[in-house]
Amino acid sequence: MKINPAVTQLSLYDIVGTPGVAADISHINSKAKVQGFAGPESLGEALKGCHLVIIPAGLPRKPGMTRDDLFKANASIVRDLIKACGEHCPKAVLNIISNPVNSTVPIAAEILKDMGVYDKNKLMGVTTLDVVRARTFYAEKTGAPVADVDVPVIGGHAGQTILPLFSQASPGHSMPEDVIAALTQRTQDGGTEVVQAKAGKGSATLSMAYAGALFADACLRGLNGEPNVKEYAYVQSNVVSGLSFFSTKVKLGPEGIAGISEYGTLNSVEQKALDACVPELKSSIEKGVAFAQGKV
Ligand SMILES: NC(=O)C1=CN([C@@H]2O[C@H](COP(=O)(O)OP(=O)(O)OC[C@H]3O[C@@H](n4cnc5c(N)ncnc54)[C@H](O)[C@@H]3O)[C@@H](O)[C@H]2O)C=CC1
Ligand SMILES: O=C([O-])CC(=O)C(=O)O
Repeated sequence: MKINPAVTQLSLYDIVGTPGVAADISHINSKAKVQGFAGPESLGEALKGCHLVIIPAGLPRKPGMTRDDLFKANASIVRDLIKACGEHCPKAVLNIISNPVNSTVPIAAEILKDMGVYDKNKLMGVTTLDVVRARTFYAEKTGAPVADVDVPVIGGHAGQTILPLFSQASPGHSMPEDVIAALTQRTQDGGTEVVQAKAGKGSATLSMAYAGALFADACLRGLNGEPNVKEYAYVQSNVVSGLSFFSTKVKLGPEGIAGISEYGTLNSVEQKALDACVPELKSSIEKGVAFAQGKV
């Protein structure tokens, strides 16, 4: 299997240049071959025959910016890379990391539809870092070992659209509402916290490398036919009425997404938060679609 992990110099390094991560990937699939590319002229060659392409290309935020502020710069970068994927590896599983994920994934879908090669089961926005953060902060607060912790995170990948469901966390732990609110806020602001700390020198590159590797690893295990591989991802979905893309737990199989889970029972605070983020998600999706259709 040929993997083109991700596709930009720095980020490619961060994701697969990390020795542990590269070793993990080859352990999971002994036939896996890491394939980078040096520049746009070699992109087609690098993509040919790929089963998995991870796209983190694009500008990171600077302090004071929202992820949506990256739309102007990153929408066309993602559009062009997706066109190349549609041309050179139309059957590959595509992992989109570039922000704003809430819009770049719909952009990718429209571009692939226009090329006649869209497969909704092969396109995924990477929200794993939100899950990693929610798990870490919950473990810190409860004292549970982080490896044993599971916290669902649904919605999208920006501010209030990131919805950690601490009511469904395991191991279960009863916490006062203000503590849960603080954990939720910290999860939603995790990216901003790093952007501010890096003070203009980029965003959460290393933790994204970790999260990106976790998600890529899950995709590869699914492609290899391992049963019951499940991760959260922002995908075409009809789990929430009126939203064509949404993140819930998805099952990853030999053909990409093999199933999409519902999000279970929400408590009243979580339901309110979900209702509140629907308009933002809807508008981010529409913005991406309009861009891809050349309307903005
Ligand atoms: N989905 C998520 O959870 C996360 C998403 N991100 C997003 O990932 C993107 C990259 O962030 P970082 O790695 O921190 O930034 P970075 O600046 O470290 O790396 C970006 C890379 O993109 C490359 N690049 C720029 N334009 C390109 C093009 N047209 N074609 C190919 N490569 C191109 C640059 O050369 C650079 O190597 C940003 O949009 C950021 O917001 C970052 C962290 C988490
Ligand atoms: O916050 C950012 O700009 C990068 C990102 O998406 C994250 O770290 O979750």
